Amino acid sequence: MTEYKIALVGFGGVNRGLAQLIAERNAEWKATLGFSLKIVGVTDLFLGSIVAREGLDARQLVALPGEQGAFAQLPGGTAEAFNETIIKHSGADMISEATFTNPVDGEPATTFCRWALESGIHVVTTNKGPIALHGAELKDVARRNGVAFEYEGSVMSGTPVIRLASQALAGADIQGFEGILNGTSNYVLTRMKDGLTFNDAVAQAQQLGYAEADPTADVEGYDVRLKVVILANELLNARLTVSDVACSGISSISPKDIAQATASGASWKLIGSAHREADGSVRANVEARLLPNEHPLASVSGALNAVSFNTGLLGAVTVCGPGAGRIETAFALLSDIIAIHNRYSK
Ligand SMILES: NC(=O)C1=CN([C@@H]2O[C@H](COP(=O)(O)OP(=O)(O)OC[C@H]3O[C@@H](n4cnc5c(N)ncnc54)[C@H](O)[C@@H]3O)[C@@H](O)[C@H]2O)C=CC1
Ligand SMILES: N[C@@H](CC=O)C(=O)O
Repeated sequence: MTEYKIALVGFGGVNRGLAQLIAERNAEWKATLGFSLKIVGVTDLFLGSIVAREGLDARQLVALPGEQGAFAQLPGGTAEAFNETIIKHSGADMISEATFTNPVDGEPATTFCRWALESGIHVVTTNKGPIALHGAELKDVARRNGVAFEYEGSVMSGTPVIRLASQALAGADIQGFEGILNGTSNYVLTRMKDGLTFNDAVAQAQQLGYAEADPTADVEGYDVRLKVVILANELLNARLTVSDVACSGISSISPKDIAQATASGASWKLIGSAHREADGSVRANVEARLLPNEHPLASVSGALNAVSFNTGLLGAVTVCGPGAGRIETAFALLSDIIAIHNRYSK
């Protein structure tokens, strides 16, 4: 039976969710998945850091108050975030990187991933910045160092779209996709339909753990733009950068627009899409669209997401599931760890 030593980088909603899954399910995983996880270090800019090669109590970590420097309250903990030490020297086999997504340059998360990969440590991450902005480089670093760089949760959180499309649909000739790829904006549009104001709906999405540290990224489409770049580069072999993707969001949609849409049997949705042109190039964009209620994406509501892959062999293949949420996204990290286990333990 394998025991993986894992270090958690960033200890907000998602990595706390992973710690909770470990606290509740590690024993079961031994029997069902053939491995267990031992948390050997945690580091967070706000909370500080802690390292214990013999393993930390996941339940105690989950119960840690969200106060500045809180790790100093635990034996061996400190109020300072010793990111580099935890990543390189905690004895971890893998890191779970879940710091904030920086849509401009992907830092400092990209550096965290590079430190780990160059040290021969696997990386699982839900952070969209490093993949959308530096994915090719990081994959190359991983390959050269014989370790994995996995990021299933970067698109549609726990709903397995990247692996499904790149593995199960390999050979189906994916020509493009369109989807609702942001939980927060979809939640906001849904709640506005129920009569909530835009600001109140955003505040609720923050409380529920769906929103980015700066929710502007959710409502202005920047988060979807990163996801479109990730999917297009992964599945359409494109080499898109964020500047190739025209992008607008939902912040200009008023309660009146929502009411008019409802009255006319339609719904506003923030759609990210990409398709291959006849000349082989890939075009992508992000925009709010008014979908008639008969459209397959129109009924996808709340923090649910859905993406429709347009394939040459099967026609449209649509996947729907959670697009955000702490435990939902922590599950994606688990699925990455399972993929690593299946690849490296044989
Ligand atoms: N919450 C969700 O539903 C989903 C989140 N994601 C992505 O997962 C990542 C984590 O998300 P959440 O846990 O919800 O965010 P969060 O905002 O709750 O937690 C992020 C944590 O990272 C820490 N942090 C920020 N900069 C740091 C640094 N330089 N060094 C160490 N720690 C640092 C913060 O103090 C915070 O505790 C983000 O990149 C997000 O975009 C992806 C899919 C879904
Ligand atoms: N803020 C994002 C989280 C997942 O990527 C969203 O709401 O979809």
